[in-house]
Amino acid sequence: MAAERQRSRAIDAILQKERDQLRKNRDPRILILGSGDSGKSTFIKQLKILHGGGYCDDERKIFRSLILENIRDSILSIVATASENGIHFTNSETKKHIDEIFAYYRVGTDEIARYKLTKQIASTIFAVWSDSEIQDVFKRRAELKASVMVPDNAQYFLGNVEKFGDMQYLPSNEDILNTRSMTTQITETIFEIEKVNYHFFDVGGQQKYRKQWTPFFDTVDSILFIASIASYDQFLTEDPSINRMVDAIQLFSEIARHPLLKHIPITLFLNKKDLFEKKVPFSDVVKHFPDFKGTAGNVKHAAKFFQKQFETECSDQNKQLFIHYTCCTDTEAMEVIVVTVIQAMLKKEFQSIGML
Ligand SMILES: Nc1nc2c(ncn2[C@@H]2O[C@H](COP(=O)(O)OP(=O)(O)OP(=O)(O)O)[C@@H](O)[C@H]2O)c(=O)[nH]1
Ligand SMILES: [Mg+2]
Repeated sequence: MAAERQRSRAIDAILQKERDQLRKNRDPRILILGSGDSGKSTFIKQLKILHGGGYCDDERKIFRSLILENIRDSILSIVATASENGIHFTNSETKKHIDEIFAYYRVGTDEIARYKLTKQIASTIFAVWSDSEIQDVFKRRAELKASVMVPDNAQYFLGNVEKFGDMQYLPSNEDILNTRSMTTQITETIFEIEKVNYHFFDVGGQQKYRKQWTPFFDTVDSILFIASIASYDQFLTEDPSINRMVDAIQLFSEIARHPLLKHIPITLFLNKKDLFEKKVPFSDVVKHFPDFKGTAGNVKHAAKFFQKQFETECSDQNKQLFIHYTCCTDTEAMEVIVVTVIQAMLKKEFQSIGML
């Protein structure tokens, strides 16, 4: 019996040595996981800006059409939310402008919205966005019923809409970071950071794309899990009956406990902290999380509460968990975080096998 145990331990040791050897001979691999719309692809864009040579003019031009789509989706979703909730606008100019916007997006529909935004329609959209009743709809969007959710980048693009009316305008880094386009396929991007080539895998976070993730678990060195902390009052695009934060915590739990990821460290970004700080004062946490005992409107209490929820799901003492509050659209803040994260999440792992 003892001999058998000894043999089994010896085999384990050989296998571990082989795995370590394999790691030693290849670049580190980081899998970026999390629910849809949490900021995974935005983090990759940020890495491209910080460590991948940035965006050339041709690439910037390509983002223009996506921005125009995001503008259209933003304004139409807010107007639709108002209409679904029986909210009528008192300002007759606003009513006229909304009719103009509908007419604009109706003619030739997508073609126009995708490739053109006239100066005139841009200022009409801006006028509607500036209306105090529209602003009120936007602020109360979480409590109003809506068949189409107002996107998180609505404030950014509608507040800046007039500059996109100029066809010559080339999108800035900030514009690019604020665009939204759902990921459907896993993509691998390599960035050289402090002389090491890191392979980042960006996945689609919506439910139907999650089955693509598992084949990558075998060979990954570290997990970066991104959750939107601002999502506590939102529902999944793919299933409006599920609260986004509940989904993120459950998903995190599955990842933290997954047998194939047993010794894999996790870095957790509690992302969109800028939106979180703005919404907590008027979107009550307790309405969506009845267990919340903190003071209503207190950002720190709310942040602590959500952080605890994630920590509880990763209670294994042998598992490393690093948590950061982030704003993935903020290049300056992310520059510091990227280096900290890279060093912390891979140092221990690779130190033990003599790679760093
Ligand atoms: N204000 C703000 N917006 C953010 C932040 N991080 C991401 N966003 C925006 O949130 C939206 C969704 O981000 P993505 O990076 O596309 O989300 P994703 O996790 O890749 O989503 P899927 O591809 O569907 O899994 C985009 O419009 C981003 O600009 C943040 O920290 N603050
Ligand atoms: Mg994505």
